[in-house]
Amino acid sequence: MTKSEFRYAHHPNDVKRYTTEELREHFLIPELFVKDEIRLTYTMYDRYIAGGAFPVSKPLKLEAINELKAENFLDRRELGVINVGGKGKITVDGTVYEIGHKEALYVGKGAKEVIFDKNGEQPYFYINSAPAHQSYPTKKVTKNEAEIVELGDSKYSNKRIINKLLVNSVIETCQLQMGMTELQDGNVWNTMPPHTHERRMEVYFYFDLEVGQSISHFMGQPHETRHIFMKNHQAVISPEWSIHAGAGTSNYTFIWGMAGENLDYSDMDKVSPDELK
Ligand SMILES: O=C(O)C(=O)C[C@H](O)C(=O)CO
Ligand SMILES: [Zn+2]
Repeated sequence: MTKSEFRYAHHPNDVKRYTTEELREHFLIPELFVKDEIRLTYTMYDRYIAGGAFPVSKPLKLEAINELKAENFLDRRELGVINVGGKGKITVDGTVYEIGHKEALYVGKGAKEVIFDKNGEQPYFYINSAPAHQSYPTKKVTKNEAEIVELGDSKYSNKRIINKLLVNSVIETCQLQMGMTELQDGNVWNTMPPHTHERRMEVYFYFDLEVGQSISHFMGQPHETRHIFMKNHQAVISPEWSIHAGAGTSNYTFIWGMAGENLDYSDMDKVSPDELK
């Protein structure tokens, strides 16, 4: 079963007045993995979709949700999937792709049938999707094929490895970009110094966080920030005007996904930490 929830876009001046509860209601995606369901959130930020597929007792077919008014989910969209669990498989129009832990699959516009299933282990498929104008080949991408960037320094508690998986230096996409950032032991800050990119929105999904620990995710315009405390397997929507950074009470990994005006990962408006308010 494919279920969806809808989220509007926001003006930053309105968000200034949001309570903790309202911030969470509008930006946090609290539950992505529900037994034998595909759970999606459709946002008005670049019509981006984020969610999870969690096949436990049966395979799950990706259905066209109401918001799309389409026969098939991918009639006018592209899809990116990263498995954050055990071995799984994704069947696209009859072709089976075995997708292991931290492996990704890009599915191009026009695919008619996408089915998520287990492969001897319990996968957790994290899903992102954006509107697409052209059909590019469906392709599996492993960490070995990713573009790797080492960033940060233990001195600033932000040493991390960026695995660019579904980006234009690795595969062809219309507007979707996805990757995974792994914090190194003892390092807690992601995306610090932070940035905005008015050309693109972004969604962060946190995982590999120990039970009982938490991540404070920072959002908002650089001079007007707010935080949202997040648990393992939760996602957060970052508007194009917002920074997106986080500090964990322990180690974690996260997946970033974005869409919008260009495919230039490095197109960021950086902010110095001492400029934040
Ligand atoms: O740790 C980081 O820095 C990131 O992972 C940054 C994201 O990739 C991002 O925000 C890309 O725009
Ligand atoms: Zn970003």
